[in-house]
Amino acid sequence: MPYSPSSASPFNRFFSVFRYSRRALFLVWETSRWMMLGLALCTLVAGVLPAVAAYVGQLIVDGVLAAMESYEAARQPDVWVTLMPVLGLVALEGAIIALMALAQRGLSAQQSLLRALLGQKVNVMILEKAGTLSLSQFEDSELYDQLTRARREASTRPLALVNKTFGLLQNAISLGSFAFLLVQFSPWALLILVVGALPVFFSEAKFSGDAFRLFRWRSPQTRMQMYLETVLAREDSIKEVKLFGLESRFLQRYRDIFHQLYGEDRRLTLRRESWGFVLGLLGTLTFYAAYGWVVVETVIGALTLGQMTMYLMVFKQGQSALSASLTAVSGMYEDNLYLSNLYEYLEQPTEADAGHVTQGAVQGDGLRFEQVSFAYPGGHDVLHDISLHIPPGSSLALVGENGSGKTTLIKLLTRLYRPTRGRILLDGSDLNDWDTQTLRARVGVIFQDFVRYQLSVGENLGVGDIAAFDDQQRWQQAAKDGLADGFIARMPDGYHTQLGRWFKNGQELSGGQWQKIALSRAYMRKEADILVLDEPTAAMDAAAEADVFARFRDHSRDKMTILISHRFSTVRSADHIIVIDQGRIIERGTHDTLMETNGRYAALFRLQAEGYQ
Ligand SMILES: Nc1ncnc2c1ncn2[C@@H]1O[C@H](COP(=O)(O)OP(=O)(O)OP(=O)(O)O)[C@@H](O)[C@H]1O
Repeated sequence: MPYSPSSASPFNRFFSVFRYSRRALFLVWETSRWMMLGLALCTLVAGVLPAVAAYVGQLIVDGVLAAMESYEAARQPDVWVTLMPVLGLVALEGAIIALMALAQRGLSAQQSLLRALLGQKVNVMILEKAGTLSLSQFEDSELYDQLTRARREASTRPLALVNKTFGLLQNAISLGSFAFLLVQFSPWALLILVVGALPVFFSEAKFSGDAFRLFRWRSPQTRMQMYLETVLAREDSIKEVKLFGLESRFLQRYRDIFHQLYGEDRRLTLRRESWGFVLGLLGTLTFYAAYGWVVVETVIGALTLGQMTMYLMVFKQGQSALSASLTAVSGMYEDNLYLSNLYEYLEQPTEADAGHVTQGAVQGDGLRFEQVSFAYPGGHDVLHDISLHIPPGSSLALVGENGSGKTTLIKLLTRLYRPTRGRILLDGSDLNDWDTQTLRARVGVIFQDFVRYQLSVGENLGVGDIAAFDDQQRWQQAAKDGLADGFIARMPDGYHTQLGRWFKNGQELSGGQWQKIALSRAYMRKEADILVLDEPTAAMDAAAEADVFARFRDHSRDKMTILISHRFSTVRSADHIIVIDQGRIIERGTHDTLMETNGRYAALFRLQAEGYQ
């Protein structure tokens, strides 16, 4: 269940602080056992030594007083004999302090190394999880917020939680040892120390909760800010931003969001710090009260000078250890809230990995849609009652106005989404029952918004078949099939030319050239027997387009092909043409039969043909 701080009682809320510490510790343990053990050891050493140092301090002061007395009392004092014990103690104190410094350095060295390792590990976990999410989960803005929040602080929070857990442990050990010394003075002194620090703790815990709720509540605004940053500073959008003169408008929106967020931050920070100051005064007050008390006890002879020094030191350090512990606890509360967000994201249910079918029940049957309807999550139906059949070796063209549902149909066919009603069969078996790997290997798709990877030309082709990612011969063959080999040969480093503008010496391609790259990518998928091209030639010149389709027909003789295009010249040769309007099939047939019917297809065809006359 997601962690909801507001619904818990203050008592439960306090203990829930430790809820994710166990998981954070486990995460660190998995990251590096040795460093975790090293951290534990250094924590222990750094925790015990301050009390030991205070105790040795008392022995030194009392030793000095005793040495002074015996020096004065002796007739012929032997300086060395008198001084040796005290100097020995001073040396011991020096050694303890050196050891404390070593433990502190050890802690900070291991913390900074762990921060790097842990940040990487958590980021990889987040990205691995992202790979298992379905497309509809990605499009869910709440989940996307969770993902953004998780990524933003991935490298710092888990370690911060572990550091604080260890810090708390260290301070608790110190406090335990101080308490041991202090109780011998008076149990009341101990109580005073604790009571003085509590108010600060409660206020810190409350404000940390507020801070997190603020952080969570406003993540859509933060996301808008990130988006504006991207639009204003990325080469792919800057062209339009400049020409439309959008800079100042977008920058203003960016500033407005900042000021709104800053205002909230300022209010919270001021409240947090003022309360912290007022309540912190209570701590100072108790310290000086205890100071006075110890002074009085020393003056009336109940304490030695050494004990007075020790108690004052114990008080001072005890108080700072206590307030450090309490700050750690409230900080842990904040880190825990962050981790609750991380784990909520990591524990998002992923769709059970479909089925295990690797061979269809009716082999060679091809693809069938049976009364398929579909609505995007939270939306209304965008496809209604679609039935169609594509046997192997035949081609289907989808025609329809913008937004009629063509791409959506392809998303269903590739199982990026699942039908809301009806079913899709591949070789007689429900698409949902197919083994994911087998299905992916059988389908080659180029979407209209294909990705322009900022990688080398060859790799941009290689992504089409991950098994042949580095296979240069396959790149060349695919580029030839996709008519990209001509311009690739003219590039400075051929297939090793870096594409895009993000990296040094990157070459930008024209829209049509990119489309040829995408097309070649589809040809990398040698095993695929279902080829889908969603507007593959929109940016190509007429000659290139004609070539592309001639070649496409050669390549796809025994395959199932689906083509989406607004150009009727490319559509007309398909074996079967389907006209979609507002998610419904309104006409179907071959080019000739559809022209005879003289319906929507014929009208649109003539309209386009007239345009060329
Ligand atoms: N991810 C999505 N979430 C919600 N609705 C969507 C999503 N993608 C598309 N739609 C809606 O589904 C409908 C069909 O869109 P689709 O992309 O399938 O159309 P299309 O026929 O491919 O259009 P075009 O010719 O412009 O590419 C549209 O009304 C669109 O608003």
